[in-house]
Amino acid sequence: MTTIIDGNAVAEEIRSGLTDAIDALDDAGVKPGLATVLMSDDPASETYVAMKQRDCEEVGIEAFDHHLDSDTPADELYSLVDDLNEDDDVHGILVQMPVPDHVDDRTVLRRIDPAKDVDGFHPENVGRLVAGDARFKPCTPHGIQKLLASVDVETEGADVVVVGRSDIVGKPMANLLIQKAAGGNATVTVCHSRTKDLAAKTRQADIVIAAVGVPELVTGDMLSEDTVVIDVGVNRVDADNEKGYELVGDVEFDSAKEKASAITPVPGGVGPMTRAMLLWNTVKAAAEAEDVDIDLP
Ligand SMILES: Nc1nc(=O)c2c([nH]1)NC[C@@H]1CN(c3ccc(C(=O)N[C@@H](CCC(=O)O)C(=O)O)cc3)C=[N+]21
Repeated sequence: MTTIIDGNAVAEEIRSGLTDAIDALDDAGVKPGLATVLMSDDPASETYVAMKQRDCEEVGIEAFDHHLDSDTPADELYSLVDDLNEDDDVHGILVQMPVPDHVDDRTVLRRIDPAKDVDGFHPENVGRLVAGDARFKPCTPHGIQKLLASVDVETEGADVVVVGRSDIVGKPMANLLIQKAAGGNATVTVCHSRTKDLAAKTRQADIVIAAVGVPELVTGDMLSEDTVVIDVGVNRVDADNEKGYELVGDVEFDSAKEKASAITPVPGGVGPMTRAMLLWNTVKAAAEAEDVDIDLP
């Protein structure tokens, strides 16, 4: 029997655990605040940001929403970030990626106060994570750690293959997994577009984490029996339905399910966890900024 890992259910548990921490903040007169900045008219980005705002409302985080037209001069984005850095009601800042080509994303990420960098993308926070002293774990890798724990999958001593080397998923995921400090203790192989024989690598894995953004790249024949499969892909592919698209992962679900001992679906797997861990980081940021002791789920 293959376990289908229910990301919506685990995310709901995280959110309900967070409400205790948010109550404790409330007792101290603190309401956590998250500012989202969307500089794009891409419908997928708009959907994600809208979902994040709804999540905030549900748990009692104040959402401050900023939408800039995609032709706004870069300086206006930078000065908005400066203002948010100065705003004491804002504990977390998320600039939705990707930003338009005329904006340098590295400049934006460096501009965010590292103490408010709830994505964990600022170089100071990347450095701390690599050094084994993470302040904010990036939301997707952190969510994947929680998903694995929810089904009692141990990473210690496991052979893990991470497919994808992005700054926001592959690299931080691999880093957390090799670390003793972060509870990983796994043997990690990071694969990417120049990997010679991907299937040979994935076939020797106990856990495969697919985060490349290529629809259904990982298929069942590339997996051994009883592999744990985590699918990070959220690819919109054209479909004959009223939306005009459907969401497809980086894993071919039906064939992979036949081999896997546990697998995350798309949608309803990693995506909801990414959003839940954003709330988690925001609550942590608020507690640290306001010097309140809380327990996090
Ligand atoms: N600064 C920044 N931080 C991010 O964390 C960030 C970003 N930029 N840019 C884009 C990616 C993508 N991302 C997703 C989060 C949740 C879902 C999610 O909740 N997906 C739902 C379905 C969503 C739908 O229905 O379209 C699911 O998988 O069940 C998807 C994708 C965060 N990202």
